[in-house]
Amino acid sequence: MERLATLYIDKESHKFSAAHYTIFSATERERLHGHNFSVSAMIAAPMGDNGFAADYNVYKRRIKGLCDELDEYMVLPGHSPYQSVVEDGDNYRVSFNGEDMWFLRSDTLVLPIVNSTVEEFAHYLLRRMLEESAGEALAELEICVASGPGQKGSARWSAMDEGIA
Ligand SMILES: Nc1nc2c(c(=O)[nH]1)N=C([C@H](O)[C@H](O)COP(=O)(O)OP(=O)(O)OP(=O)(O)O)CN2
Repeated sequence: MERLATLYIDKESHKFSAAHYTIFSATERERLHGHNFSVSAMIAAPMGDNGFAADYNVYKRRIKGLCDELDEYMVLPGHSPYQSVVEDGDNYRVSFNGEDMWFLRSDTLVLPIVNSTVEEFAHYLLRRMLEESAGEALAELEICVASGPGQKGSARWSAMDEGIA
């Protein structure tokens, strides 16, 4: 029977500062504010003959790289059903509930997510990690994103069902 091992990566340096607002409905959203989001991971992989399952330094580098991509940006969901994001010169014009907001494009990331929530960030980062880990012998991968102490969301992939939860 194959032996699996689980690695946990929870580093203080795996974080990104981002501005966002959560959208609750077509008419209700938070005010613009920021968080120091932190990212951790659980990786399950088969044990190798050499006594390790996967080199966690490889995954640490990937997580750090993804955090750096998001660091110090205004993060907008590109797939929200409630707001539109349109390029307008150097800015993005964002329309929500009859109001327009402009954000400098160079300060802003429009991500393929439906809301700027910890769970959507977790799903986005999970997809990116799976892309970067393609072809590797992983059994499970879970990414957890916290917006502060005691509040976090996660997304999990399993090779058993090839599903994302
Ligand atoms: N399911 C989710 N619900 C909420 C999310 C989220 O990402 N997923 N995010 C928010 C807010 O953006 C954010 O968490 C603000 O939280 P808030 O509690 O108002 O402020 P703090 O982070 O400072 O937490 P304190 O408990 O007040 O210290 C809301 N819901």
